[in-house]
Amino acid sequence: MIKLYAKAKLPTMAGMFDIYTFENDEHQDHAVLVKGDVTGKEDVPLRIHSECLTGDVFGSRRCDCRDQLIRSLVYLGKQEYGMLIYLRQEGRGIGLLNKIRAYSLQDQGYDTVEANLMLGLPVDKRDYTFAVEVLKYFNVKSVKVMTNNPAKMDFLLEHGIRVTGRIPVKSTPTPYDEFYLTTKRERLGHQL
Ligand SMILES: Nc1nc2c(ncn2[C@@H]2O[C@H](COP(=O)(O)OP(=O)(O)OP(=O)(O)O)[C@@H](O)[C@H]2O)c(=O)[nH]1
Repeated sequence: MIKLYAKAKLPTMAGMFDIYTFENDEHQDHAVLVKGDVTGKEDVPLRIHSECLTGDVFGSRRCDCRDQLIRSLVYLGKQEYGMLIYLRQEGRGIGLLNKIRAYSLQDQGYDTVEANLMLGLPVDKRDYTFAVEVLKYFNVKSVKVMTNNPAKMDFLLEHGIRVTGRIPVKSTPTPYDEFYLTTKRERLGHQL
């Protein structure tokens, strides 16, 4: 069971949230944004977002990460309650250094799956255990997951979380991320 470390108000561009950090977070840097009171609630809208420095912070168009992050925040900001769990697992868990190596291969024409494999790295090394612990901490009864990635929903279901729906997080494709989005759909099973 995770333990609360600190909680504070976080006024954002999408309205007022509370930000939580937890003691048992081995990275010490995951963040949980909560809108309203989610304790004991059913059908809690939930975004589990994996860190993408290039997209989330720099606005890179190579991926749809920032678009999804902003859309999720804006959506959650309009709800009575909801959560965004921001996991610091950059590059689908391979880290920034390796992600940029993978980008370099993608610049040569390989897709995002091939690039990871050529580097001897897993295609998706992410772990959502922390998110499961957070949901249990808040005694959330069931969630509606904001994602296009069925693997994320499967993970929650396999770890005892009741998933009552999926909220698609559509982004607007650009010439820069079209190939990436096609690869996500065709090779990673995303429902785009
Ligand atoms: N290794 C690698 N990671 C990437 C690449 N592009 C984006 N990422 C990372 O992918 C993660 C986001 O994963 P996505 O597959 O875009 O989306 P998802 O989280 O699985 O699914 P959604 O819930 O629909 O957003 C972030 O950690 C990004 O840093 C890439 O080309 N290579």
